[in-house]
Amino acid sequence: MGDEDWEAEIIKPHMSSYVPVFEKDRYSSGANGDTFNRTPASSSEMDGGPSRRDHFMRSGFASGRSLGNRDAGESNKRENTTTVGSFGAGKGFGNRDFSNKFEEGDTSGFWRESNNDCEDNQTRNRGFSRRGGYQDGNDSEAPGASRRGGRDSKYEQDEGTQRTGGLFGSRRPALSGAGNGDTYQSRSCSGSGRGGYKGLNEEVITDSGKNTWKSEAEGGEGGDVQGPKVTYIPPPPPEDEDSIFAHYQTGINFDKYDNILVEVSGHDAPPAILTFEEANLCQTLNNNIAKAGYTKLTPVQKYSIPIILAGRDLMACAQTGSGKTAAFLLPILAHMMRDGITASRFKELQEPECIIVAPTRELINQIYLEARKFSFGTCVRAVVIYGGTQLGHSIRQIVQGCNILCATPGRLMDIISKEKIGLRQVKYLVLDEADRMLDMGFGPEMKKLISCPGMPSKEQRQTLMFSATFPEEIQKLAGEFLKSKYLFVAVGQVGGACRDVQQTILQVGQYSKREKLVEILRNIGDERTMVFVETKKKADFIATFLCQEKISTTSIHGDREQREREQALGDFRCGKCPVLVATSVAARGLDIENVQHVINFDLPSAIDEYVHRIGRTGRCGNTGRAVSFFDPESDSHLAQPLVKVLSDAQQDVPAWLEEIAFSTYVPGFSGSTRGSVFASVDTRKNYQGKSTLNAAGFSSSQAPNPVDDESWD
Ligand SMILES: Nc1ncnc2c1ncn2[C@@H]1O[C@H](COP(=O)(O)OP(=O)(O)OP(=O)(O)O)[C@@H](O)[C@H]1O
Repeated sequence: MGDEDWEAEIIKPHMSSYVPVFEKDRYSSGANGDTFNRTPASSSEMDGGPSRRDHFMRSGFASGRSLGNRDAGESNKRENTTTVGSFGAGKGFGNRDFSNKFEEGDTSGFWRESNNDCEDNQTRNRGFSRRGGYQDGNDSEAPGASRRGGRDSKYEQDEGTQRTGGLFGSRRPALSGAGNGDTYQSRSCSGSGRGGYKGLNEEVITDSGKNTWKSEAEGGEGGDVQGPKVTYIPPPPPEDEDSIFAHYQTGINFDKYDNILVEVSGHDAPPAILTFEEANLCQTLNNNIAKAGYTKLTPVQKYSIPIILAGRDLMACAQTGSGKTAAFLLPILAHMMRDGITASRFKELQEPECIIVAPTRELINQIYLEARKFSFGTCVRAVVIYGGTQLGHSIRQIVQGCNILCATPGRLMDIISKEKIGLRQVKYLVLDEADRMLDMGFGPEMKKLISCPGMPSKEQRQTLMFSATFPEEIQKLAGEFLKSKYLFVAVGQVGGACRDVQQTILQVGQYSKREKLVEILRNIGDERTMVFVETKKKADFIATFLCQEKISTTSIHGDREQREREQALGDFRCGKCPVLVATSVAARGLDIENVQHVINFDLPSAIDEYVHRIGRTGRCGNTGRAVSFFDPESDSHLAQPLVKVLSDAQQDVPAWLEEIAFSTYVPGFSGSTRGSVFASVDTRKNYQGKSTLNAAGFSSSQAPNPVDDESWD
């Protein structure tokens, strides 16, 4: 596709953005209007037989997977197996012996599944080689998969499990409405809803090959993969002031933020501020802060705002949900206002002053909404662009004017290659979830970004990195992006879990997980719950299973089209679907009101991912609960880091977990499973000027009420 061929995207017909609807009548086998709890009429139906498969194909579940007889493991134990019809043709899970993995019959190998469900480039980079070559029945190509490879293989078997009942106490019974012909439940039941384009390679297929940034992963993939063009145009966010400033309440533990220890390292760090007034922001910004309901700074804001206002580079690590987004947006906006930024106008080539990158589409969209909120009433224009949406739409947004560009890496590089964005004016480069942005998935893309023609050198721009986790080796990589005298702010334990989240680890064997999940969800009632699983397939499977169990569920993962992902998030946010089954694509950054529970149906392979996942609850001083199913067969490598994270957060550590940790003891271990360690501090060896303060700005020795970990919760 030529440079300007994005226009063609606009006029070409939309390929596949159908949101699947499970039609109740087609599945009703009983008279009660129950949508999902079906007993298959025949084995052919169990196999995803013709009628059902046909239906799903017509319904747009077209990329070829069948969940027919997905309950295989249970099926030889229970007569009345619930089934959901096929999710399309091609890949079949149908009627498998449960000793097999999910078996794929996809002869094209085109939509090869990755275990590692990350966003845009991450998936592209890692996943490319997988796409070309299908390995029959083997879903373990993703990094780390070999370790976990056995998990699916016995997916449906049962095994001895320690159970803990009534974990959350008794709440409401299963979802009201479910099973009463609640078509919403039917509609929102996950399914993969593929129907075609994977939504990960859109930049590739719209590119002519001119894009020099895509040589490794994308270029190769682009050469092999031709998919339909992405035509999805996300609906514009609401424009009314109430919606822009809608926010949720801080929680009972918000004030306890003041007690947490903060360590600032690096030369000549400016002092922390204690109030918004001390930041000396302009009136419009102050108004916006007030309208957003912010009255008090969080620790990361107290330290980061003056550092950024002083023009310093920053690496900041603070626990999930503690306000890192405003910590970088507010001082950047303040600078822009102070510098007398002029309204950007329609131009074919826009030159934003600020670029913010984040690893997932939903997260970057959220950051954009925050930028829009805080810049309300100013002439600063924020724009968001991300994969899975029509490229032409992204370009149209940009050419109208762009001061702050919020982007996922793949789409950003694409737009730069199309010369719609020039980098000469960039003064601020922000990497949110910076450890992810610098790891092997996105790191190469980020390096390309900073060496793009026109991008000011690190001496000429201000680079800001934020995350809740910063493994040591990532900190080392970050040096390439930051001025040598960058400051490092650590709020609490670097990489530590938020202490407002009550963590519970249950020993649950692979084949008892679903039963346990249903038990927990029934106790929870309709409180919002995110259920994390390790693979995209399993996300589909578990979401479908929960729908069958009459628990209104939706799902989000990298194989769903962007429209479906946004719909799923919307349904979850507004409470229509109180359960969201997700892969790691939703682990970081998402700030959703009232998520009271996180369930790790599968534990992630790395402990930092665990910290981010459970951080979807217990945000902004609110409390939350996280339950994780620990399968000793596959999760033993996590025992040691889990014990550390639990004890650092002053959570109960089960004796059995300590035993496993002891038996799998790795000398020298201090936190992560990536061969890295959780740095407890700045990993630079020779910095000076380190000071440990509590968040109220007192050094720990002078603090009127010295605090330590104990006082945190
Ligand atoms: N000073 C404040 N007062 C009140 N609410 C705040 C304040 N700062 C941030 N918030 C709110 O707290 C929530 C969490 O903030 P944010 O998403 O920036 O957290 P985060 O630290 O980036 O989390 P994560 O590590 O998960 O990305 C948001 O709803 C945000 O609006």
